[in-house]
Amino acid sequence: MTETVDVVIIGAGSAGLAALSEVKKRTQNVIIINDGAWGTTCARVGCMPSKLLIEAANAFHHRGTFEEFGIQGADQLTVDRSAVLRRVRRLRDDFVASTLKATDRLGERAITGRARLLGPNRVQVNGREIVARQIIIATGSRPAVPAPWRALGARVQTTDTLFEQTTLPDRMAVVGLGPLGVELAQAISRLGVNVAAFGRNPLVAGLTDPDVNTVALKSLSREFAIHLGADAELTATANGVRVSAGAHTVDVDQVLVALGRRPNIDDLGLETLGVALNDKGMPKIDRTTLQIADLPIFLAGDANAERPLLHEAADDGHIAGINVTQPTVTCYARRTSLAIVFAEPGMAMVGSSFSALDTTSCITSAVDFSHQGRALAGQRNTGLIRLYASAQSGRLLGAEMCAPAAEHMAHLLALAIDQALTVHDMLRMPFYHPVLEEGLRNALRGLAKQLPTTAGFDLAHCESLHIEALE
Ligand SMILES: Cc1cc2nc3c(=O)[nH]c(=O)nc-3n(C[C@H](O)[C@H](O)[C@H](O)COP(=O)(O)OP(=O)(O)OC[C@H]3O[C@@H](n4cnc5c(N)ncnc54)[C@H](O)[C@@H]3O)c2cc1C
Ligand SMILES: NC(=O)c1ccc[n+]([C@@H]2O[C@H](COP(=O)([O-])OP(=O)(O)OC[C@H]3O[C@@H](n4cnc5c(N)ncnc54)[C@H](O)[C@@H]3O)[C@@H](O)[C@H]2O)c1
Repeated sequence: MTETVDVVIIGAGSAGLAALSEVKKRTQNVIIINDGAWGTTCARVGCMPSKLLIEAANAFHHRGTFEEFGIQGADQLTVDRSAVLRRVRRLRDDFVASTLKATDRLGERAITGRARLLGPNRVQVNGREIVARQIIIATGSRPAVPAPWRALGARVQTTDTLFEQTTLPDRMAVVGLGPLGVELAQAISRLGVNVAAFGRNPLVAGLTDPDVNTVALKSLSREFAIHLGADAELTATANGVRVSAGAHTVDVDQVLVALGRRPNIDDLGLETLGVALNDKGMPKIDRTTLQIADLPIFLAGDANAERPLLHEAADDGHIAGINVTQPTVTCYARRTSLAIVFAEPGMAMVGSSFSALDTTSCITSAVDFSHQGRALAGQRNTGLIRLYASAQSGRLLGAEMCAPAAEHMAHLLALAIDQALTVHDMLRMPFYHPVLEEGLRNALRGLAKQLPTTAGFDLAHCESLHIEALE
């Protein structure tokens, strides 16, 4: 006999768990199905283990600044890569355990198995059929690995396997220099691995502003070799892998493949829904509701490939979770776009990217951190922030950066853009001294100079003193 439930959630990642939290406020008649290990991509193999590795790598790398500060003996320091990975897994396990609490009391309502749709209200799992009034698909994404590369076995790593290794080899290639490739290439290089990185695109880390990209590349290539502009090819050697791209060939022990992630929508039965699918098998969704057409089905998180980031996946889950339990579907405004790459200097994109700007109606300004007072004090004086604003309204539109404290600058700018602040509004705010944000203020002043003076009393038009020690 087939059972009927109010809601089936397919996928127990960040989106699925956020959806579950909303659904449970309104009905307990819910089933959540997860294929493979529970614990979410973020906590198990994504955001959290990668940041644990990066923190260790940065701590070791900073020994290079000690002598300049007057601290001796840094050349005696060594890193134990096995110990680094053991700590990554120990803390990772705690993060995973914290996510399991969300489902551990569900009993039979939490099913381990691969779900497949049989139609708009029908789900099959482990040979059992469930009829659902509403369905949320939150199946996430997986690393893209070209089929022939899989034959290279453990010589080819992805983020699904990297953190499980007992140690890191001495020579690694990183193929793909999006956010993930950049973060991990720098981290493993800082842990003493000889890294060669390969990217197809001349722009790295998801950046679209060529000036910021130039600064990022200059900074990263001081630490490891970067080869851009050609697709990498891999062939097995006696002890490892040969990576060839254009004129460059490198022999390494292992390759970390970071070519992007594919949404887990294949083999899901989306063709049974009777809606058009694009050439990637993806149905059209409304990003403000997450609904597929007018069906009782919602597609949330990385699975919809819209903005594959943790905070967006969680928002998607909340929206879908609320919408499946209400009589009518509600549209939700989405947040200002924000993406951060945890390299040093940090890289970030906020609001409109450079590539999406209408250059005929916007003004731009930049600040270089080479001589910024506080950055110099901390030996962090590398970086560039580029700001974009509307020439007509003076509203801040977006920013891209490769700069010290980028993760914090980016949040500040995201708050400003979200609140529709103008450049003058921002320059009315206090800036303490000496802080890195004084650099940001100089970029805002550069925009203010290009805008008409505002009426009334304010300090928005005060200019830089051009004295390093004072700003
Ligand atoms: C190395 C790395 C670092 C990252 N760093 C950051 C970061 O710093 N900041 C940030 O914002 N984002 C980061 N991300 C992205 C972020 O982790 C993802 O956007 C987020 O985890 C997606 O959550 P989700 O719920 O959509 O998918 P997931 O957490 O992947 O959950 C999907 C679940 O569905 C299951 N599933 C799949 N198919 C089926 C099926 N047919 N039936 C049942 N279950 C199924 C999967 O097994 C999985 O458990 C990173 C990602 C990676 C890989
Ligand atoms: N800090 C963060 O917020 C963070 C960190 C990591 C990942 N993520 C998320 O995870 C997702 C996946 O990240 P990603 O960096 O793996 O994917 P991505 O799609 O952003 O980047 C993949 C890169 O690989 C390159 N590439 C593709 N095929 C290639 C080939 N054959 N040879 C050389 N280069 C090739 C592409 O040009 C691209 O630059 C991103 O969409 C991002 O949102 C976020």
